[in-house]
Order: sequence, then structure tokens, then C-alpha cells
Amino acid sequence: MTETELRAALSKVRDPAAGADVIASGRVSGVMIRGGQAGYVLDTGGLSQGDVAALKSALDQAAPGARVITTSEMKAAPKKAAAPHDVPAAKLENVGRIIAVASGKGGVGKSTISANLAVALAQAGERVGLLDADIYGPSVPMLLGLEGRAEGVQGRIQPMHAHGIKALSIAALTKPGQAVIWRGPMAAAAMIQMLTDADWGELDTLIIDMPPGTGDIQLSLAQKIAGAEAVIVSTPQDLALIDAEKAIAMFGKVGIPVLGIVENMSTFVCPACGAATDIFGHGGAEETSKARGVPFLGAVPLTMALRKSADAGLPAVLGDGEAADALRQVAGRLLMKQETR
Ligand SMILES: Nc1ncnc2c1ncn2[C@@H]1O[C@H](COP(=O)(O)OP(=O)(O)OP(=O)(O)O)[C@@H](O)[C@H]1O
Repeated sequence: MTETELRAALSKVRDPAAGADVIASGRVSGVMIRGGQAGYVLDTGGLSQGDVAALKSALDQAAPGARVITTSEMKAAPKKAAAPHDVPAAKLENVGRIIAVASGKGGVGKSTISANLAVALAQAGERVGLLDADIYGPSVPMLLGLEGRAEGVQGRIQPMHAHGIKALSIAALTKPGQAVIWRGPMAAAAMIQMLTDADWGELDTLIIDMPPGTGDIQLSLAQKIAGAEAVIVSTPQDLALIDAEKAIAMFGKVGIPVLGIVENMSTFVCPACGAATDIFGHGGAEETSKARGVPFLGAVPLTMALRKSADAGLPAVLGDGEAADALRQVAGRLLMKQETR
């Protein structure tokens, strides 16, 4: 059985809460076959015990012997897919396009990729803004070597400037070192404020570094940028890929097109001996993108140079090297997608 066949079999089962099929509602995600073993993630959140038992039995009949990972993240009955016009989009008249960079799982390099793509697009001649909306760990100031805080002029926040791009971090709305517990609506309001109240000027592309994950906060943020497109970052690891699939499903729910997946921390080439090692695996993101019918945007290797440049506040694409080349290629593919729209 192929993943497509497995998904088709599972999609015959109805979500007791949403009425739609379990794949469309996001109730079942992460459908995969690895080493001949079928598996998927079942989210039982918001369902009664009776519904869960009936759903599990229907899924078992549809895909006998499949390995099931059960989570319960859905807080209430999933709503039917929101049509793009149903959700309030952040209106940015002077911005050509908005790209939300997201990951299902934390620590996969989403912020590093966001900062490098922003600088690479600027190197290609675009006017670029980078908005750090990662409420759990705003790292854009460090990645760009930005010091101090964004200023307000006549009531408008002025984005900071670094390496040819404009940048603003949600960290600017909090006191340094102060922990803030964000709730979904609060985070969404803060992001919209930074999107619409800041003096971005004219931009070809605004990149948003989203918080990792696919919970309520991420969903609220995604709903507020209905006119945007998304890029998903994942490592080649199965666990990260399952979460990447959840991120694809989340954007699907709010009608945001996924431009593609970037595989980060792909093959590591030892600088001393030249041996290639697939620490987190290799090629998994490309397989996932094929299975999901989402474009594959490229693989960025795990390199010491990339880690060091991130820590130094100098995005790798400012220099040379394997990772810098790979990141420029990803940026080039994003530019091509824009031209073919
Ligand atoms: N390809 C790579 N090679 C080497 N180091 C990398 C690579 N990509 C990211 N890193 C390093 O991994 C760490 C995590 O990266 P980053 O902060 O970009 O991840 P993230 O997905 O944004 O994390 P978060 O969950 O906090 O949002 C950083 O120290 C970064 O320098």
C-alpha cells in the first residue's frame, strides 16, 4: 500500500465532530509508511469517549495494522475549513507578498532559515522586511546582530535595519528578560499591530518568522494573515516531519497556500575528514513534500559555518559555503514562484 492509498482509505472515515472526512478536518495527520509499516497521528481532542472508541474502530477497519500515535490537541470541535474571505486578513497595501515561515516542531532552524531567506531576497534586489513573531523565543535580533530597541516616530514603530533588510521583533513589545505568557488572541493582536502599525514602507516581500507548532496560537496567527503564503521548515527526522504535516494541514484549514518545504540540518559533511553523515536522516522532507503534493524547496546542510554565523548575527548568505549556496537556491525558488504566479 502506498501513502496515497493509505490516505485515501483513511479519508473515507468521517470526523464525528466536524462532519468532514478525518483528513480534511485535520483529525488524522502525519499519514506515512516507513519500512513497510503504516502509521498516522490521531487527534482525539474535543471528542467524547464514545466517539473516540467508534472513530478508532472505523479507522482500524480502514487501515488495519497501522501504528497510531494519539494526541489530544484539538480543544473543541474542529470547524469546517474557513474560506479565506471569512477570516480578517491583515491589510498591507505597500507589501507585495507575505511569506510565513513555520515549522511543526521547535528547534529545526526556522528562524535561521527566515533570516537568511530575507537577506538572500534582498541580495537579489527585493525590498524585504522580516517580522519575528516567534513569541516563544524571538531570535531575529540575535540572528541579525541587532542591538537596542525599535523606536516609535509619530506613533508608528520604525523597523530596524540590518544587512539590507528591515526587521522587527515581537521582543520589542516586551521588557528585556521579562517572560510573557501569550494567549492566542493576545499574540495575534500583537502580530497584527506590528504588521499594520509599523512603518514598513514599500516592501516586495515580508517574511514572518512564526512561532513553532500548530496549536491555538499558531492557528490564530495564521487566520490573521489570510493573504499570505507559507514555507515549512523541517529536519529530515520522522518526528519533525509528522509535525511538518500538521503545519501543512493547519495552513490548509485557513486557506493559506504552502509554497513548499525546506529540509534543514540535512547531511553533515565533516570539515576535517569530508565524510558525509545524515545525523537527522536525509531526504525525508522531499518524500513528505511529494506525498503531500507540496513543492520541495531545497535541503540546507548542517554546518558549523551556519551555526557560527547565526550566533555572530551575520546571516550565512552574506558569505560563501555550502549552506549559503543552498539558502540562496531556496530564495531563488521563492522568486521564481512569485514570477510564475
Ligand atoms: N543548518 C544548520 N546548521 C547548523 N546549525 C543550525 C542549522 N540550522 C539551525 N542551526 C542552529 O540550530 C539552532 C536552532 O535554530 P533556530 O533558532 O533557527 O531554530 P527555530 O526552529 O527557529 O527554533 P525555535 O523553536 O526556537 O523557534 C541555532 O543554534 C542555529 O544556529
